[in-house]
Amino acid sequence: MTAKILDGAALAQELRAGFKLRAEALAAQGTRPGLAVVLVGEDPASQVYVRNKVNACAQAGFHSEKIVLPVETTAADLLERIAALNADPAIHGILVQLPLPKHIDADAVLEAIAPEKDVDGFHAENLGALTQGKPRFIPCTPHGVMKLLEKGDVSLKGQEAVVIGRSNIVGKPMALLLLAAGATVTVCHSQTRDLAFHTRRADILVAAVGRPRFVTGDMIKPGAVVIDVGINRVPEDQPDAGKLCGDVDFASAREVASAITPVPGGVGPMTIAMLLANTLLAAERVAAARTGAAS
Ligand SMILES: Nc1nc2c(c(=O)[nH]1)N[C@@H](CN(C=O)c1ccc(C(=O)N[C@@H](CCC(=O)O)C(=O)O)cc1)CN2
Repeated sequence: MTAKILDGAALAQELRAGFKLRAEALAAQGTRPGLAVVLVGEDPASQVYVRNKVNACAQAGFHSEKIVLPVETTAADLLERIAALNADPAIHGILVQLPLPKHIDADAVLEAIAPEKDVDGFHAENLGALTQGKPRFIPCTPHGVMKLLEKGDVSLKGQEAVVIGRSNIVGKPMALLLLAAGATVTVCHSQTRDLAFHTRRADILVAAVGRPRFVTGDMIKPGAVVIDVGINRVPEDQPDAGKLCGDVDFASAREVASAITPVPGGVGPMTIAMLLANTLLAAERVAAARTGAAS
């Protein structure tokens, strides 16, 4: 079997074209969606993601502000910046690029973002709402995965879903969304015994481990749908060293799976598309509140 490719780059483009139309309609009523992206330090990958987010905003007709702070920025300085963005009416969404430098408590920073501007969906209030099945903002990467599954006509009700990874950004919200869609969900992590026992039972396998080509074809159930959330560099001792790769060994996995996301071009572009979706939603809510309309 050679798996069908779940093309995130194409779906993201399609969605972004729709967001542009919605943004134009909103701007015509006096509200231009606005996103602030805050980057602390000079991590090269984060610089790429932030640049891509700002470019995506420009293409969709959103206002955006890129705030780049030196690595030695203190938590107090960063919190002051966030307070100013919370109060800025031109900004509907605030995103602090992760990871932050080690001397800054990321949880405290994420909690300082006004929940109604938390377009990452990482604030405890928003993660709590998601847990209760009443999401305000769905975290971008898992949201993008759900859109890819929907586009690929992957049915989830009663299916066995296995998520490898338990981060607040991907693993936990991913598990909640799959659960809400009717899947039976297992979350595996670094302390899971016999990981392959679990992965081989998965009808839908989501890999968010952060280890290059970690999930190999022999760990996958024939016909499973494989979602690769990883973005890694191929290690020096492997073919294509230095290139981007996922957490899944694409070459062996595609021979076993029925559908698979590539890296690059799979989940990554969907993360940025869903950030635009959340920012638009935040702006639409503000506009609706101003005009007294329900949202
Ligand atoms: N505040 C946040 N920080 C981080 C998040 C997040 O959702 N919010 N997620 C990741 C990184 N990330 C977004 O910030 C992200 C990663 C990858 C891509 C992407 O489009 N990848 C491309 C390849 C890009 C490249 O050339 O490197 C692909 O997969 O095709 C977008 C966003 C951690 N931090």
